[in-house]
Amino acid sequence: MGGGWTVNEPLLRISALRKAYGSRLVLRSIDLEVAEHQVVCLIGGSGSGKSTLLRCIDLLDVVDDGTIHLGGTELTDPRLDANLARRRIGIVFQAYNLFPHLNVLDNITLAPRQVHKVPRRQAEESARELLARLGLADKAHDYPERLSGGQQQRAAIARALATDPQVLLFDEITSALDPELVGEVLDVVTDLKERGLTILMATHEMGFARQAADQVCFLQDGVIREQGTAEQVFTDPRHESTRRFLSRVLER
Ligand SMILES: Nc1ncnc2c1ncn2[C@@H]1O[C@H](COP(=O)(O)OP(=O)(O)OP(=O)(O)O)[C@@H](O)[C@H]1O
Repeated sequence: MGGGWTVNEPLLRISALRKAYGSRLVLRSIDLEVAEHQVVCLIGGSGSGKSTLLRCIDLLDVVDDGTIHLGGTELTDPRLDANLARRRIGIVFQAYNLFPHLNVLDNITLAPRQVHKVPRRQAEESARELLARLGLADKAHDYPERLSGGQQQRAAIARALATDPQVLLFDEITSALDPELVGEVLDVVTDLKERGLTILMATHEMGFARQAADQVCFLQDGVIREQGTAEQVFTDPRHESTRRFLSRVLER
């Protein structure tokens, strides 16, 4: 592990990543780099492999081949303690993944207190700061079921932030929301970008990707067909498959 880590290295580096479920090859040979403070959006049709890629990075799925480096650490090193490594990553899924039996404050302080051994007072103080920043200051003692979908996703983002991760992975975090709630969650992502967080997100929100992403990756059948700045991919896609995908989703 480690070694060769210089300030010029991207924060997250994925090389020749391959993942199959049984005989179905889902990620073929993924190369992707995310620099510190960048927002990278993964776009692509249903089943193209976006979620699988994020799950591999968070070590929820075991890769078949290739490497993932975060900072100086190879996450794919079989000797690595996955639970330790995962603490450096914050992930939020499409479906609200708050613990239903805990109020918002306890959801957010759970990992800092139990995993990072942060004293309760300190964990709660930090959680309240996060809640205030995400517009949820008055929701600390509410249970998830009392929150709207947008509020639940914002609380889930607060929970992901509570352990101060090096990188945030967002897996279609607005896909399950009513359309009128999408904006409030994307505004939070924009705020995190402005604060310099590093974010890799799978999204179907093309307008957001175009406006907020530093890099956009178009996935198709487990391959990155095209990668470039948002401006380049959206205004001048190099590949016919990107062009077809964009014209299909943008005309909806
Ligand atoms: N646990 C699993 N076992 C078997 N096949 C799986 C599993 N998870 C995903 N797949 C398959 O892998 C392929 C890629 O799925 P994935 O969820 O990564 O796509 P996606 O791009 O995120 O799609 P969507 O935009 O619909 O969420 C799909 O064909 C899916 O059916």
